[in-house]
Amino acid sequence: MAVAHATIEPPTLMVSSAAPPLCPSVNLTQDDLKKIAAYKAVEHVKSGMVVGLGTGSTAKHAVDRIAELLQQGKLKDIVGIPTSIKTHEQAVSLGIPLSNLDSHPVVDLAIDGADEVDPELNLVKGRGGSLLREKMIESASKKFIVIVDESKLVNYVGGSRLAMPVEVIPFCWNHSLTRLVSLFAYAGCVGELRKYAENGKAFVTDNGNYIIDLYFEKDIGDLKEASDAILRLPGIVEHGMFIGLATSVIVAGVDGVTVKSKVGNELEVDYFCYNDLRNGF
Ligand SMILES: O=C[C@H](O)[C@H](O)[C@H](O)COP(=O)(O)O
Repeated sequence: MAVAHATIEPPTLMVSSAAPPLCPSVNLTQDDLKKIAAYKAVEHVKSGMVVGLGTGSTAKHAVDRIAELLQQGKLKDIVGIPTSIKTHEQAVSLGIPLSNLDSHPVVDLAIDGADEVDPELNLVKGRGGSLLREKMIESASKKFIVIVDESKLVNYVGGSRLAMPVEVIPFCWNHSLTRLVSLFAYAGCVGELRKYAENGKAFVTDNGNYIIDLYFEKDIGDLKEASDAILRLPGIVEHGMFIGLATSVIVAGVDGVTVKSKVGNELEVDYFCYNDLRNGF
C-alpha cells in the first residue's frame, strides 16, 4: 500500500510493492511481449478520452487494440492524437478519429513505447526518430503509460550503450554534432549522424530535421543538467531523454507483467502472472 510522504521532490522514488509472485515462465516472442504490454495499457483507455497514440513496434499494438475496441463498440468517442506521420497513417487506416494539440491541448492519456527505461521511469526515446512530436504530446498528457518488453530495462539512462537521439536542424549539423560530443566528453561520448541504411542519405524526421545519435561509455550523471546543457546549444531542437514524464511503465517479460506507477513520490509496483491477465493472454 502507498504511504503518503510530506517530503518535497525527493531525489529518488520510494518503491512500494509486495514481493513478486513466482509465476510460471511462458514461451513468448519479443513481439508477443510488446503486444501484451500494449493490451494491458489499453485497459486504461475509457470512452470519451483524448488519447496520445505512440509510435513504434510496441505502440502499434496499442493503436490496433484501440481500433478493435472502437469497432466492437466497447470504446466510444475516442479522439486520437498521433505522435508521428506513420501513426497518423495507421490510425486513419483503422478509422480512429484524430485531432492535434492545437485543437486538443490537454491529452487524457498517452501510450507509447520506449528504447530504455531506468529504475526511476526516466526514458530514452526516438530510435525511430519520432521524439519531438512524442515529447510534445506526452508532456501535454495527464497520464503517460509506457509499454515495453523487458529488454528495455536499464540501470541508468544510456545504459544500453545504444543511441540517445538528438534532433537537430540540418544547417551545419556537423558543428552541432561536435558540440554535443564535447558536452559529454567526460562520459566517453561519440556521436554520428543517423542515415538511411538503403542509400546512406541523412535520415529526415517528420519535422524536416536530422538526428544525431549519441553513445556513452559511462553514466552521464544528472539527467536534468545534461538535458539543460543540450537544449542550450543553438541548432538543437530536442533530445530523446524523457525525464519524469512517464506516470506508469508496463513491462512484459517471460515471467509475467510488472506495472510500475508513480503515486505521489512513491513508485508502486504490481505483478501479474499470465494466468491473471485478460484479453486473450
Ligand atoms: O522514435 C521512436 C519512438 O520513441 C519509439 O517509441 C521507441 O523507439 C520504441 O520503439 P519500439 O517499440 O519499436 O521499440
